[in-house]
Amino acid sequence: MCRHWNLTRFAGKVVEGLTVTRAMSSGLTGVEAGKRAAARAAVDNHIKTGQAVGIGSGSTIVFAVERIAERVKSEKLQLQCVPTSFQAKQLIQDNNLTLSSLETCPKLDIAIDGADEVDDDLNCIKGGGGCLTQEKIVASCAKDFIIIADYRKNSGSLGTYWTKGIPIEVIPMAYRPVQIRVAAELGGKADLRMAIRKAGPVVTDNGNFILDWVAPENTHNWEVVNQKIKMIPGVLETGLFIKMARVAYFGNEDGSITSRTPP
Ligand SMILES: O=C(CO)[C@H](O)[C@H](O)COP(=O)(O)O
Repeated sequence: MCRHWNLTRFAGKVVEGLTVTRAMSSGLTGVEAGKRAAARAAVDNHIKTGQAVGIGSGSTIVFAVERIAERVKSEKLQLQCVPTSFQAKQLIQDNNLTLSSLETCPKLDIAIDGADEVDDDLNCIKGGGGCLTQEKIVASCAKDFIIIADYRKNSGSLGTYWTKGIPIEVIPMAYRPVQIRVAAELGGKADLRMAIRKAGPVVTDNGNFILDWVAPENTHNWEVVNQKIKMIPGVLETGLFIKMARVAYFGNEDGSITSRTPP
């Protein structure tokens, strides 16, 4: 189901109107305005006092955490926040939110996170920022997994706009055999993600490497593909989030929001 809220309709509800007003008065334009609008709408529509909340990683989640912090202050919300990365942990702490963990809160009410691409069924590619494993664990512990993204991520099928490949987190000593097996069993090419401003590969928060697998163009059954990759020894997790998201909010350049639920 697809809903497109234009500014007028969005401003029709008090909370949503606030979101739009602030998005417009933030001075942000284009993609950044879209990220902010999507993040604020998700927080305003889904966060309630008493919840345990999974906090995603990336640039869009920054706007969500800012909005959560505003609401905690103004509405005295009681929340437990569980991070999906080192970045998310810092965001929670920097915004004076209550930092928790899956040890203390193994069952979450909600998890909010960004995505690199989202298809018609709300299957996602995630891991552009290398945090896919903890993101998937946290999302799997949440009753509702909510995606926030700008309009560039709103796609009919995976691999259309996100052409950097499917991130795969691998145990370092296995990276080469996994590269070879992925290419042999599924085609395409899996490149070791290299660091910028550090010699050598990207090292994840879990001390592992990332392969970015560019799939052959005729790849469609992502659920089967995900299962096949996960069966290769040395693979920790993939950035394919299949049938996990309950709703996705996409912020458009004009500050409006398109929300989608699975068909
Ligand atoms: O999966 C992720 C990190 O591993 C991010 O959520 C994803 O890359 C989207 O990031 P952004 O909000 O910066 O577009």
